[in-house]
Amino acid sequence: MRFHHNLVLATVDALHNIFNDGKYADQAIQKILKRDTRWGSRDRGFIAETTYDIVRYKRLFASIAKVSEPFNKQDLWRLTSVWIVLKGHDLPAWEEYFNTPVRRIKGGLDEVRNNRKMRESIPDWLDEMGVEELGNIWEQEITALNEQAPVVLRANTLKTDVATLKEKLIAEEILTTTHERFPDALVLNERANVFRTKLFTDGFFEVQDAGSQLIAAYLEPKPGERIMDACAGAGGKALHLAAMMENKGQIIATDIYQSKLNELKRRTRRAGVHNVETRLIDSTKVIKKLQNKMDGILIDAPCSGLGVLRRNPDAKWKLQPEFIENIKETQQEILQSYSRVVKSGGRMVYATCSIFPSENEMQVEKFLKSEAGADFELEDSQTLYAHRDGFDGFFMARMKKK
Ligand SMILES: C[S@@+](CC[C@H](N)C(=O)[O-])C[C@H]1O[C@@H](n2cnc3c(N)ncnc32)[C@H](O)[C@@H]1O
Repeated sequence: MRFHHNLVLATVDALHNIFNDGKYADQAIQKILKRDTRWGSRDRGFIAETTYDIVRYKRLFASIAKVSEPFNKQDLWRLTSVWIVLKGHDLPAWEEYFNTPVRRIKGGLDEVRNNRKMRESIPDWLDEMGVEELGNIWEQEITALNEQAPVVLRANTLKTDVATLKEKLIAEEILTTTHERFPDALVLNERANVFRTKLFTDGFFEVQDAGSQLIAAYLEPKPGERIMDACAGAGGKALHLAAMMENKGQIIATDIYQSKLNELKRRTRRAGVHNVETRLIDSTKVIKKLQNKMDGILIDAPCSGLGVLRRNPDAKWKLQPEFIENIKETQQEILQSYSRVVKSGGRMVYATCSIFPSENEMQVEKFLKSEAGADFELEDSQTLYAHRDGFDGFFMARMKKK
């Protein structure tokens, strides 16, 4: 493989912004990619994937490179040299790589093979929490969560169907595979920048993990119903709910951030969705007004995000145990307050993109035992694991109000 100095330099700069300035990896990468309009899709892919890989394996690579935080520019170049060597490539003859101990780097990986925290590059506290929460499966799950996530599309059934979309993508030289368990999903055979296609700008599909596509469906929304999407964010699931409801009925999408709801609105226009109304949660009034009014509610709760580490590897370094403890309290508060909007006979789905029982089953159990939960019964629940199901990790539970 031939390396280009300006692309590795861009990677080093992106890493500097992520590790030293605390920027989110996706934002830092987006910003760096704007640097040179002459970069083609391969160049962009190289910068993005190399940066993500080094973020993912920060602890491992830093230990092999014998550098520690805060990283200076030379340290960051050393991290890139470890990446190149461990990928099995020859180091280019650039001055930044003079005197790189190639054999020591190769041996460094062997030394840590039996040390999970190092090999999988995770903070000590997270490894301990993972074992406590998941026991034996933690090892397989964290390994799977370090793999690169596939790109998955969700056909927007308001405008097309999976088979037609698949054909249209072939015309754009984008080959995809269908998946029996995920009826609206198309998994890209090879990574491609699908956001640049006209099919995307015309709203024929959304980019959405396959596991995530099960969540809106789990609520079993029907055309004409009144559904609340309580933690709607930028609307990934709200758009799916609308498509399943064939644009009929009403979806009330709420969040505590207006900026996210604005993005949701923008996405509804592209997707041809007409039945979503956004409401900012700035007091308890919004929920009070909707008491006992909804046929169904989706609570896609804020969480640790550990199930989607493959897409956000920097979360490993940004997450703190205190944050996870606090978010669990928020999850229970959200369940307690939003469950009131469900009418008798209605459904509630509680979902997270976490794989930890303390954010999932245990929250549902606690809710069902509480006063607010006394009228609800659990219908079904399931966890998707990256190592078992091949996509992101998710949890979903469906409850019914008596
Ligand atoms: C997992 S994200 C939602 C993702 C979104 N449903 C999607 O499919 O794209 C959780 C969301 O909950 C929102 N949130 C946090 N606390 C909330 C609260 N008390 N009420 C409503 N939304 C809240 C966050 O701002 C965040 O957008």
